[in-house]
Amino acid sequence: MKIERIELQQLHMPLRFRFETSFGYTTIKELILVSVYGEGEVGHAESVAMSAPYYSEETTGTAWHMMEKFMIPKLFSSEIETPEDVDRLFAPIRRNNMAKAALEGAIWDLYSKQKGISLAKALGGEKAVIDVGISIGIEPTVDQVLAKVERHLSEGYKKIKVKIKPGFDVEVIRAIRERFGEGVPLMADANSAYTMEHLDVMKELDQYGLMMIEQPLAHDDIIDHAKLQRELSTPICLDESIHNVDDARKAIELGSCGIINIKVGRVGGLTESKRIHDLCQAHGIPVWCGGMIESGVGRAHNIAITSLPNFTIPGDTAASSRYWEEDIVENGVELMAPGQLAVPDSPGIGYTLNQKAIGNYVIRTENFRP
Ligand SMILES: O=C(O)CCC(=O)C1=CC=C[C@@H](O)[C@@H]1C(=O)O
Ligand SMILES: [Mg+2]
Repeated sequence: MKIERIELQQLHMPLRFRFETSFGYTTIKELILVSVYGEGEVGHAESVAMSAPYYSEETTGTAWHMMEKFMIPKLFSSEIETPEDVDRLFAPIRRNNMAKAALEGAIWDLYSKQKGISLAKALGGEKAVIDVGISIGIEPTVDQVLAKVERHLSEGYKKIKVKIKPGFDVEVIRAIRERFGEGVPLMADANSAYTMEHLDVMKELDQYGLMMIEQPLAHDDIIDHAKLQRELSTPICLDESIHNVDDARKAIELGSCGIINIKVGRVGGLTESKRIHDLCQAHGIPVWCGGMIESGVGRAHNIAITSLPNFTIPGDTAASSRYWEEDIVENGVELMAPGQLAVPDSPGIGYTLNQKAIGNYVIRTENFRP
């Protein structure tokens, strides 16, 4: 694969609503749109790093710096035959996974287009349709969470994730169960807001038949999560703690979790996502695709990876129109049926960029050539 040009565009996309988690809130999503040009085709992906280092250590600024100063020069000075070569090329660079994933994902899209196959097929996925869920942030009141749950259940979403934090947890979960019953596929995401001191709260949550409790403890822990998992019947799902397939192997060996949330950006790309998927499949650990409030480009990548067979739990890949007045892909990523998205079978990610929308959001563009 001959790479002729790489374009980085920093976009600021205003959200339709304020999205709050235990570590803060977002009203404007920053992202870096990466476009890799070669042999008449162009591949696209996005860096999901956020504007501040509160989900992980990466930010838009660190991702741009790492791509510009280290990763793009490596790509221009190396032979890339397949996207897996990118994963090997970037291995000596420590962490900075979201920057790696953005370039690697764009090259996966470019590769798929050059081969004339969908990204899903290039990854080995066979699903034509995926079930999806939705992630609801922390709201000022429980009633406001209930109103969002009601709306999104009416849209058919197959999993309802609510954010929790100390002081906003048992009450909101109990209210959802009382209002909507035991049948709602419900989970809670704590984003590392708790410690083992909160064991009583975790045991209370354990009585509500949750599908999982996501990342209750420290963002870089698998030891205490194993101790907590032994105390709960509800599966723990790890998100922030899992940066690569070795973390996943160790967490499975220790019994730290029963489910893993795969985020392509967090683990450094689609190749590593496949490795984690395959490892979890071999150990009977179901996975699902987490979200990072992506534009339609990132959503398209999430749809493609979710087409793999062990993605058996609906992911956080909700429709574009939930987040954006205008997405940066034509027509946005929209439900084809209640709680379901189609897996594109056209070459690559299967979505065309909306250049007018990009022009409205872009605040910085740079092109790099060998
Ligand atoms: O993209 C979506 O709709 C899901 C967003 C979401 O739940 C998250 C995004 C980024 C960090 C966290 O706040 C949270 C998560 O941990 O999954
Ligand atoms: Mg999470």
